[in-house]
Amino acid sequence: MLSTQLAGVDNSGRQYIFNRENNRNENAQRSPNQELLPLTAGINSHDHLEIGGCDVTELVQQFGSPLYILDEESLRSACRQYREAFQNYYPGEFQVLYASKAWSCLGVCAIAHSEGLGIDVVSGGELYTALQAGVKPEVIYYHGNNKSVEELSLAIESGCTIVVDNWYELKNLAQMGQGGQGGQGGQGGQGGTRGPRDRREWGLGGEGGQGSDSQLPTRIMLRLTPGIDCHTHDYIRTGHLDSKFGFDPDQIEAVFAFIGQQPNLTCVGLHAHIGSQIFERQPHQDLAEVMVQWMEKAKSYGLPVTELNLGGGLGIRYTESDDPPSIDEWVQALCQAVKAACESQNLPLPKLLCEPGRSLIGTACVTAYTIGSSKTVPEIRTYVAIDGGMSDNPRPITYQSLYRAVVANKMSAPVSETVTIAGKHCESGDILIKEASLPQTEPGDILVVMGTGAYNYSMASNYNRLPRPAAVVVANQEAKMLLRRETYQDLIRQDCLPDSLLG
Ligand SMILES: Cc1ncc(COP(=O)(O)O)c(C=O)c1O
Ligand SMILES: N[C@@H](CCCC[NH3+])C(=O)O
Repeated sequence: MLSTQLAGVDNSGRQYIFNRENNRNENAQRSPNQELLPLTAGINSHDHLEIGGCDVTELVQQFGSPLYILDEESLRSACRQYREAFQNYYPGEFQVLYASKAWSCLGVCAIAHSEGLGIDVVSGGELYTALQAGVKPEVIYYHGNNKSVEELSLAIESGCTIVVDNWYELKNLAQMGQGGQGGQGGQGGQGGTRGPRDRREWGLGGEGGQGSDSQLPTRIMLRLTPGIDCHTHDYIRTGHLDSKFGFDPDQIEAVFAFIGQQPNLTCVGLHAHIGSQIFERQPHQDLAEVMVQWMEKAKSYGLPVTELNLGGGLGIRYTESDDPPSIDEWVQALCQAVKAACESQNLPLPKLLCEPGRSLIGTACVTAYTIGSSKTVPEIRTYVAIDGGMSDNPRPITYQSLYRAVVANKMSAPVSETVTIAGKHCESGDILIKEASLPQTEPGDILVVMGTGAYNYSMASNYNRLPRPAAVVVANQEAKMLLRRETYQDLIRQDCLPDSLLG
């Protein structure tokens, strides 16, 4: 098994990849978000990378390439660490949600739910996935800045909590009443639902919802834009004032007053999310203080607010220089800030929620690719091409994100070159890693890119008509299919070819 080392090259020039220097205490709990590789990563007697006891090169032989490999233990451990930290630091009720936008599929939702997590969804599709995975609607929270009437209607019927983002949505919900009727801007501008056939498809039955009691008002929370800044990429900051999400501070009191008049809505709490891949703790501590003040104000309008959701955002280690706090440290900071703010306002502790995505699943997964062609531009660089790219990992081209990689079939080979890992798309910017330090590579080698669990599969596309790769979940030397590889038939499944187009 691997010891705890940093990424890079060791004294003997070998690939030298693993994990956090200050985790040298064998008994210390390793926080998955601080590791480069999944917790169960190791090197086996063939000098191959193994994860969950499975040889990565054998997984590629069996399931094909590229392949997402999810380590069940890392995901479960991250879920448990969140819950244990709340148990240790928060004397009130709490609920951890998995932000399924990071990777929404049946298997991942089912694992998170089985560890006691609820699910944050942001579209009808994510809601459908969570429900189909068996997640109880009581622990599903539905976000989004432009939910359609059709989506709202299905959400009401499912019985989940709706996190209301803006006036348009609030007024639609107020009009919709029970059973999802009414509202502006539904299909064809008519409003209303998609009809009973679709409700049955959702497992909601013909009448009423699986989780909703038609006599009860719809449970909502309000998303506020707290005006708190944090240091992360501009595209993934959401809590600053110039954000498309949430009610601005100057609207909030009018919103509270409006909700107080709506018999079919009950506002159970407030929500804010300030951004993603954050390494500082202070912004969330400031957020806690601001939000507790808004809780007090909501109560003064007679709203029965008892829940406070402070979003997600804890960062992960993509490269050796990333240094995020552990899950335990982050939760502790959050809980202490909420407790202190409540004490100073003389408020009872709210039910505290958070909704991490990346820090639960990001480092639990790697992507294995097969190396193919290469090209050396003298005195400039060597491109080494793999059989995937921006379609299975759009983060480098979208956010200039950095990744690290190893060659899974040559784990102890000396690092001898710095190359540029290129994808196979018809796009010059399709570069996964600009400078990768690797041993000598050759066609057929298996390149493993680390930290691909979050916002990879969920943001994957079929650009250039590449089928999406398969994903497996590994544990105890066994690999199980999580997502089947798309086929060429899948690629044309939605295509229509009207007769008139045929010559
Ligand atoms: C509303 C909301 N909640 C939760 C998350 C999850 O964030 P992260 O994956 O950084 O934990 C996001 C993404 O930024 C989000 O927009
Ligand atoms: N997709 C972003 C994170 C956005 C989170 C959702 N608000 C990323 O890959 O880093």
